Amino acid sequence: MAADIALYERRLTREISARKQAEALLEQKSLELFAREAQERKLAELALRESEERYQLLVELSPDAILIEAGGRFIFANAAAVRLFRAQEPADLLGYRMLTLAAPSCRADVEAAVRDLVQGRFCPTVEEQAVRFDGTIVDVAVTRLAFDYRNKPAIQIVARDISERKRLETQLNYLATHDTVTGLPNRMLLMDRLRQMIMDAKRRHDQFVVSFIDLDRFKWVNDSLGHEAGDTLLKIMSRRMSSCLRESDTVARIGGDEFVLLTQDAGNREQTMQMLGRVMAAVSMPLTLDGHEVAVTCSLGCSTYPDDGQDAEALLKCADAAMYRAKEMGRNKVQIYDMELRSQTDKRVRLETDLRHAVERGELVLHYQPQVDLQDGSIVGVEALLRWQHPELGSIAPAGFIPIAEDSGLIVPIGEWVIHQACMQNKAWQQAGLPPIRVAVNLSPKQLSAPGLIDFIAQCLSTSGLDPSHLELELTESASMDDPDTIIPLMHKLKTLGVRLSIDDFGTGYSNMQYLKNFPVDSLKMDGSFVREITTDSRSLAIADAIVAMAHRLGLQVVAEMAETEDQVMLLASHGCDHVQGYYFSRPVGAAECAELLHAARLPLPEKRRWQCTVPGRLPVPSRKAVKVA
Ligand SMILES: Nc1nc2c(ncn2[C@@H]2O[C@H](COP(=O)(O)O[C@H]3[C@@H](O)[C@H](n4cnc5c(=O)[nH]c(N)nc54)O[C@@H]3COP(=O)(O)O)[C@@H](O)[C@H]2O)c(=O)[nH]1
Repeated sequence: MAADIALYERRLTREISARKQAEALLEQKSLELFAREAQERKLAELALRESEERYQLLVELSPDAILIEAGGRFIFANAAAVRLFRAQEPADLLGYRMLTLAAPSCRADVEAAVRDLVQGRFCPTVEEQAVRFDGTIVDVAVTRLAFDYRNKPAIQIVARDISERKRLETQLNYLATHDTVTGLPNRMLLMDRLRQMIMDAKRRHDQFVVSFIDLDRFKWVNDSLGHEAGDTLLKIMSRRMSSCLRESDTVARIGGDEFVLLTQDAGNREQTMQMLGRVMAAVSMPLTLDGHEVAVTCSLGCSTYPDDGQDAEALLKCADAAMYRAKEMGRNKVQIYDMELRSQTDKRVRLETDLRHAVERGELVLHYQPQVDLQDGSIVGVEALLRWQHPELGSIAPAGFIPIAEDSGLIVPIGEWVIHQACMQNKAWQQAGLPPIRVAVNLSPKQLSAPGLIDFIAQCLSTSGLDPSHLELELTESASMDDPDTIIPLMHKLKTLGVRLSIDDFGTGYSNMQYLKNFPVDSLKMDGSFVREITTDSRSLAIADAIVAMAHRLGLQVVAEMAETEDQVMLLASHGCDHVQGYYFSRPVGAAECAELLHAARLPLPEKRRWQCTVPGRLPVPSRKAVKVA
């Protein structure tokens, strides 16, 4: 029993000691935990304080205005807000309502945005206008966010000053929609207004007039008095036209010397005609430019909505067609779009539609006209001339469809077909054993500005296997001179392909000799108008003579076109012209017939070979008396 008690006491003592140890350990751990918690709390408080300070610093330093509205009043504003509203200090803004500082035109939107936020909806950033303390208006991009601020619902407003961006936008928009010389609306704004007028007129069952105006002697002013005088003239004309119209009407400048007027007609045709008469009279009043008295007239064509067209493009096309008719009638005229013009336009629209399918339907063919060397009658080349075999209208000459192809842009795919076909045909003649010659292809201005021309020609030469020196590209003189800064680099690129280049219709396009010197061309094609008169008009002969002399001095060959008679050919030869093309030798013929001519290799020269060459490369010039050939 005593042993049991002793055992029990020992166990109790052990247990008490263990418990004490446990309690001591627990206390120690509790103390450690408490200390750690206290430390962590301290760190968290520190972090929070730091974060708040950081946030406050960010808000203070933010370049955007930051304001907090609670209970319908601003309770906080940062320094940027003070700057934005042109206040003195943040306190100036406190107490104001968001709505009070919004521009009147934006207040409804601000109210709607606040309602959305209160109902828990997200509000995207919006562009608004705010009123500054000095009463001026500022453009701002505003973001609003609902949050709890010191346990109260609040709205944080971040506003960025976008007035500089808006100013630039307005400036760019003005530049994109106005002509820089006259300040008038340009084509883009005109089309916008025209479409708007159509919508209004449709709704109100109204009509209005579109007038197309072309100044008759603008090119002359530009060429003879210079571009500055040309610009002054345009400014004066735009002011004169505007002064004849009402505020609500539009005068636009859509091209060099092309203006368009949009005027309400209200069914009173007589009034409209009187107004157009006033415009013409105002334009034709004499003016002084650079000390020269100048009188410029205009040709005016007009169309009416809704009779002549339902859309902007149709109305402009009709007015343009009428203007061309006015020009044909002798300038300084008004032409109203009428039934006759309508049937012409319809025909043109039909041709354009058919022309779109002409290549794929195989309706285009090339004819070839020989170019003959005047020394020995050999055929040195042929010019490829396009013909359209229309299924119903029969063969159409280029004059009947090239202008349509030009206007519609179809000239680019059609021209590509011509280049490809001419290369393939020339190579086929060579493979058939015919003497190698060059084939000349006409390039229109639109083709010259189309991207990918160089690559396309290179591809045609490689597909056909034609030596580049057997392809000649004819560029018209006017196209070359219109934009020489673009054309000269293009010509150089074409020359790197190894092809020949010639200037077509030479003598008609006001050549600038400075540019001509820099054109990397091989020959000049003397315009047919000189050739036609060479035997009857000594001035035409003088020009032909000068063209030949100048070309030779520049190391270029001369091809005279449209030579029809023996006398013309003889005279051209005696004046040193190198090659001649024209009905005298052959009309343009199909590929098979041309092969026969090439087979013969030479065409007979005129019998009377009075002009027989005595000096190689330069033929003797006859006396002026020989001009009137019997
Ligand atoms: N961009 C392209 N333009 C082309 C292409 N094919 C032709 N054209 C252009 O059309 C113009 C008219 O061509 P066409 O009706 O074929 O007239 C040519 C000859 O047939 C004609 N000619 C030739 N010899 C005489 C003649 O002795 N008398 C006379 N009255 N007419 C004659 O002259 C035209 C040749 O012109 P040119 O090109 O200036 O050498 C034509 O001018 C081309 O511009 C084409 O594929 N693409």
